[in-house]
Amino acid sequence: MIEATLCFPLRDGETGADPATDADLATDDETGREVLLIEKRRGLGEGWYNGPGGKCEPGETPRECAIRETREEVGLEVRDLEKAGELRFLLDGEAHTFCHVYRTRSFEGEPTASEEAAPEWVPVDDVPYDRMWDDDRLWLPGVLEGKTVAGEFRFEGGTPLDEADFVDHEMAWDASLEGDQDEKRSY
Ligand SMILES: COc1nc(N)nc2c1ncn2[C@H]1C[C@H](O)[C@@H](COP(=O)(O)OP(=O)(O)OP(=O)(O)O)O1
Repeated sequence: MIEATLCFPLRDGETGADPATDADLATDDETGREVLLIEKRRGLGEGWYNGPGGKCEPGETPRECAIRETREEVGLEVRDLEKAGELRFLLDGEAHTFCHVYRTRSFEGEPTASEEAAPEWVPVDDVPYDRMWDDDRLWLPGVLEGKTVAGEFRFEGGTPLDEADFVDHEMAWDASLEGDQDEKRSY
């Protein structure tokens, strides 16, 4: 089974309003948060949006993998990753990928495109689920709200995984994730 990671950097977004003239109109609703997504340029999920991430290398912890992949794909140095999910993807009844999901508000640098990924800050209320893996609309909204998820997602139709059909799933929120005792932060 492949062990992989996803990392979702979060920041406070722009209001879109001119603070000099529209200050009295600004509300909390207008100060939306944003998540850094990538448009995958090659490999599994090519052409779809996802978080930065990829396969773990031998000897590497998932957390180290998420940090490395985010650096390689978009040039961002992420820190203080909070474990947000553990997702098991099955293809035709066989374990295919175990994916560790992280989020963070702590990072340095400006997202920059690479051969593998084109980064984009997206309002958390406007995530393009119609251009993502079918399972994402089930678990990513909760992860972006600060919840913790454990899930199993079943695909059928043969390899590659990104051409198979998503058939069903089981999911538990506020799951305690193995091997991750990080302090919870407020998102
Ligand atoms: C099945 O549903 C999935 N949903 C989501 N959101 N993400 C998924 C799903 N299945 C796999 N993934 C993620 C896990 C990884 O982050 C990437 C795939 O990474 P890739 O195979 O491209 O791994 P890399 O190490 O970056 O690639 P190279 O071998 O080209 O270096 O998708």
